[in-house]
Parts: sequence; C-alpha cells; structure tokens
Amino acid sequence: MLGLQNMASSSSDSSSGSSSASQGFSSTYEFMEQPLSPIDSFNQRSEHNKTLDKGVGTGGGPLLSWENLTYSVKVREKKKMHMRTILHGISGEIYPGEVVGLLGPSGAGKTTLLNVLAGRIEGGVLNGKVLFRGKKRVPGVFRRKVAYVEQEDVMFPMLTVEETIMFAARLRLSNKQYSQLQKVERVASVIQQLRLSHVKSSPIGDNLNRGVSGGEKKRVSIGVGMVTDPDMLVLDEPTSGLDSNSAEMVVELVRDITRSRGIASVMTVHQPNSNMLRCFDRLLLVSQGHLVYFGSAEAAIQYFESKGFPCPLRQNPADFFIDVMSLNNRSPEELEESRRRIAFLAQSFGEAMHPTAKLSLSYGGMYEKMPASPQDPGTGILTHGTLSGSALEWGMTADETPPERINWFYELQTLIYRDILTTVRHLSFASAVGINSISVLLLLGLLFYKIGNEVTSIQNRIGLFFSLTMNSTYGIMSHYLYVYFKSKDIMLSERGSGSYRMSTFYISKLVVYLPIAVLSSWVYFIGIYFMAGLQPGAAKVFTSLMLFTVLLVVTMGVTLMVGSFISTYDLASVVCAMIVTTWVIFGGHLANAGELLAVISWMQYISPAFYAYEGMVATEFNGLKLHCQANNGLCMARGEDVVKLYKLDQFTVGQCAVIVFGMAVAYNVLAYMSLRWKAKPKYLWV
Ligand SMILES: Nc1ncnc2c1ncn2[C@@H]1O[C@H](COP(=O)(O)OP(=O)(O)OP(=O)(O)O)[C@@H](O)[C@H]1O
Repeated sequence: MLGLQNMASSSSDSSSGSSSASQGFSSTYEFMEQPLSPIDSFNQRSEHNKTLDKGVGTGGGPLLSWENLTYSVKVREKKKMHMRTILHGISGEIYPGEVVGLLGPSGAGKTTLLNVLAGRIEGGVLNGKVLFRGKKRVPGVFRRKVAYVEQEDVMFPMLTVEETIMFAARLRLSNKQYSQLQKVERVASVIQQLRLSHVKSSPIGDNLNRGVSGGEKKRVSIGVGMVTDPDMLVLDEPTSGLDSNSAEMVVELVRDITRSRGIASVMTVHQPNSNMLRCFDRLLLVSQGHLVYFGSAEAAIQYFESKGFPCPLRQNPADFFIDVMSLNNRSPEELEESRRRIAFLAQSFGEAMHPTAKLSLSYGGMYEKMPASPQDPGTGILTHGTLSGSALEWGMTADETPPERINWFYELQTLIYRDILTTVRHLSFASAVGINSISVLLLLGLLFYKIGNEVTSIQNRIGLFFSLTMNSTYGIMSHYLYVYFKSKDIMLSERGSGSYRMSTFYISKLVVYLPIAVLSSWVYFIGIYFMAGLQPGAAKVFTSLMLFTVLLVVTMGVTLMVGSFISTYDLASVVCAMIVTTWVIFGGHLANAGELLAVISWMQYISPAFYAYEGMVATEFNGLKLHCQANNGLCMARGEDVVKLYKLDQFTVGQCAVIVFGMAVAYNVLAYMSLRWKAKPKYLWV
C-alpha cells in the first residue's frame, strides 16, 4: 500500500497543474486506508423504474440486455492492416423507465457502443449478444421499436416543426392502426410534451435561413423519433452544440418522456453538468473501449472513491469521472500511468461483475494491492443478473411481428407532397432553374435567330442542336445532383429507421423533379426552335422535343446512379461532369461520327447524346431544301446530303428514339437498384 501511495503521489506530482482530477488522484491512497463504503445501490434501479416495468410488459426483465460485446475494425498502421478492438467485452442492460447516460473521454467508444445497442453499426466484426425483451433482435422489428436520434439534426430546413413531425407520423404510422385524426392528435401531443407549441409553425432553418434554435431543433429530432411511440430512445450527443440551459432542458425532457411513457433511454453526453447527471438513473462509463463502471451516479462517486479516486468536493462528478478515465498524453510517463489506471479500473469492474472470470488487463502491478472490487462482489452488485445470465436467459413472448407498413400509395403520396413543399419553399433552387431557362432561351434564341435556308445555315443548325444536347445533359445533371445530395442524408437516416421504401423515394423524386426539369427545358427548347425558324410542322417539333426530353431522363438516371455510389457532392459532380463530357465528345458533333479510330469509335455507341443528337439533326435536315449560290461548287441542296456528310445516318430517327428511350429506362432501373443497394442499411446484428 505504501508503495502504491508513493507511486500515486509521484504520478500526481508529475501531472501537477493538469486536470483537476489529478488533485483527486493525489489523495487516492489516503482513502485506501478508510473503510470502504457499502455500495448496495450500485447498479440498482430506482423504485419508480420497478413500478414502470410492470406496465410495459417486459415481465420485469430488461428491455435490452447485452453481454460481452466486442467490436473490432480493420485499420492500417505503418502500412500494415490489423484488427483494432474498439469495444472489449461490454455487458449491461436497460429497463423500461430508465435513463442510462453513456459517458467517457473522447475516443472511448461511446458512439460505437451506442450504435451497437441501437442496431446501427456497420463494418467491422461484432461479437457478443444483444437481447431485446429477452430475445434475439429481429432487425425489421427492432428498427421500428427504437428511435435513434442522431448527433446531427437531419431535417428539411424549409419545413416547419409541425410539418416535420407530421411527415414522420404519416410515413411511419400505419393507416390501418391510426386514422388521420389520430395522427394529428399524436403530433400535437408530442409537440406539447416537447414544449414546442410556441414554434410549431416556424421553419426548422439552416445556416442560410434562420429557423428554430439549436435546442428546439434537437427537440424536434426527438419528436420525430417519439411520434411512432418507440420502446426505446437512443440519443447520440443530444446536447452537443447547445448552451447549458438548452442542454439541461433536452436531458430533462428525455427523462420525463422516459418516465411518463415507460420507455427506456440511453444517451451519450460529453460533459453533463450535475443537474443533467441527476437525470440519469444509471451511468455507463467507458474508457478505451472497456467498461469501467455501470451503476447509479451516486454509487459511482463511492465506487471511484473505494478504488482510490475520491471526487474533490467542488468538482462536477462527471468531469471527475472523465478525467480519471482519460489518457494523459503530456509525457510518456503520464501516458503510461493513465493507461495503467484505466486498465486497473476496467479490470476491477470486470472482476466485480465476473467474480470467477480472470481478466488479463495489464496495469503493471501498480494497483495490485487494491481490492479487486469495492465489496464482496457477490453482495448487491448487478442485481439484474446480466452477467449471471439470468437476464439473458429470461424469456418472454416478444412481439416479433414488425409494425404494419403503411400503404404504398399513401407513402408515395406523402413523399411527393413533402418533395413539392420542400421544392416550392426552396426559392434558390426554383429561381436557379427559372434563370437558367430564360438565359438559355435568350442566349441561344438570339445567337441562332432566324437561321434561314442558306447553305451557310448548316453550321448554325448543327451548332444549335449541339448546344441543346449540352443543355439537356450538363444543366440537368448539376441541378439534379444538388437536389439529390440535399436530401441524401435525410433519406439515409430515414431508411435507417425503416421509414419508407426505396421505390416510393425514387418515384417521388422522378414525379416531382422530372416535370420541373422537363417543363423548364421545354420553355427554352420551344422558344429557341421558333426563334431560330427551324423546320415547322408538329411532327418535327414533337420528334426533336421527345429526343431532347428522353435525353434528360437518361441524364437524371445517371446522375442518381453516380450520387448513390459516391458519398460526397464534390466528387460526384466531378464524376458526373466527366461522364457527360465523354458523352458530348462522342456525341457526333465534335468529331465526324464515321471518321473515328476503331479503338475508340465504340464509345459513341454508348453515348446517349450521340443518338439524341443524331436523331434531332436528322429530323431537322430530312426534307430541308437549302438555297445554293450559283458559284458554290460545294452546294448541298438537300438536307439529307448534310446528314450523310456528317455520317449522322447510321441509325434512323426511329431507331435513335428507341435506343435513347431504352437507355433512359436502363439507367433509371440501374440507378434505382444501385440506390437501393447502397442505401440499404448493412448493420451488424448479434
Ligand atoms: N470504423 C472505424 N474504423 C476505424 N476506427 C474506428 C471506427 N469506428 C470507431 N473507430 C475508432 O474507435 C474509437 C472510438 O470511437 P467512438 O466514435 O465510438 O468514440 P467516442 O467515445 O464516441 O468519441 P467522441 O466522444 O470523440 O465522439 C476512436 O478511436 C475511433 O477513431
């Protein structure tokens, strides 16, 4: 013990002036001589929770229990790949009516553990066991019974608070079980419970447009999860970025909702103040991926004290716990000491929970003489038997039927309505589309005004169709990519909680954005057509317009496909631009379609722009009579001769139309499938 005291003193000396916890550590060893406080309340739940258990139908067992969770990922270090373990055998459980605070220093593994518990962990290797209502989780059921509130509030900025929660209700509550009136009532009750009534008509807002405050936004995110009446609320850093009042309010609300509704809540919080700490029924402390403590906040103070780490009188216990659990990088010695301290704490707690298990964490003998557990581990620790296995074996008839999905058409109608609202209110997008149409109309209309039928008009006619081809590719791609990325995060988040089908998402985008793209393009296409004085006749106008329109649809499909594969907007727009540039280069205008090297000539046949351009040029020139000047030996009096000269007669107009149409269907099917595949949550389940 003396040796220990000396070591501790020296370690605290060396870190003098660092954290306030250091002062706590310096007095560690005086406490070792004092009788240890009994911590019978350790890991016990408050009386109100036990009462709630009965009403929630868990048969008195935990709502969620987890045992020996180990999670590893492949990482590259010094040019070599190896597995890094992020969670080391973590066990615990949560009961209805209980709020568990997940605390630890940065990089401790809090978010990883939270994601594992919420069934939202992707990649890596996950081992252990998680039971929901005493049974293995059924992903489709579990996803819809757990509301996951992400750290970032992903919501449409232009929708109001009420609309945001209402759309969640419309998309996630079955029409058979809930009438429209019941959904409205439920939304109203959630808004009231989250104290959002005063801002229910305010837009959510974003960096550009002021909306509700950060704390209110977070409460809306919670409301979106709450509206489906989940059994469990999982919140990742719900207080991050909030001032202390708003942060406290969020945590208090979660506690109130948890208790009043008899659900269970677990949240990660960076640095809760003492008021927030009081809202947690239990604390789950992790450090370096190890479980360091799981029990009530008051017992935590006693527990750390019993381990030789008393919390200084005026220090916030949460800050103190985090200090004790943090690595100290100030010097190699301090780093080593903090590593040993964490290993000691993890081992002590592990042994308290698994009295018979031999853990082999290395803390270098430094704390060897300290008792392995604050008290005889058999007395009162972990009363719910997570580790004895009773909770895990506890069986009950869990409802494994997924909540009924809403009707496909109703879902589509809701998504279309939401897309229309967000588009109409997104003035910058609508005005960009409008400005683009008018400027293209004016620019090309004046450039090619009254082309005429002279031989010299050949270049203008061909140039005009090339310009139109460029516009129906580049212009549409940039608009559509922007729209898609604006809603991508929301879509991924909503798909993660099983809010809707990919088919309805995809079709709603086509139904809302295709008409915008098509109508805005038709405005300038038809305007330019008549300003330029191209061949009149409904059949000709219609054929060219259709080829032009179908090319738009191909571009949309390709844009969505690229967007689904590439996660960032910047990279996706570069790739889209490369694809469209290739289409245009091989589109039959820049190089004569019949003169290409065999090695690259195949590329024109995979370019939709080639078929659309060839079809439009042929439509315009077929039957066109050109005026030849008497002394011009190169005169081509028939439009068909021009088509032949440019080798744009490889396919008939009908064939071109069929091929572009086929490409439009193929690319959109591919885009739908890739989106479905990429956006499908690939979570690990144990
Ligand atoms: N997929 C992954 N690949 C590589 N490393 C990962 C992966 N996921 C998590 N990590 C690492 O695991 C550790 C724990 O990460 P996690 O995000 O869970 O910590 P945290 O406690 O939530 O941290 P913070 O409070 O800073 O958000 C970190 O060092 C992180 O870099």
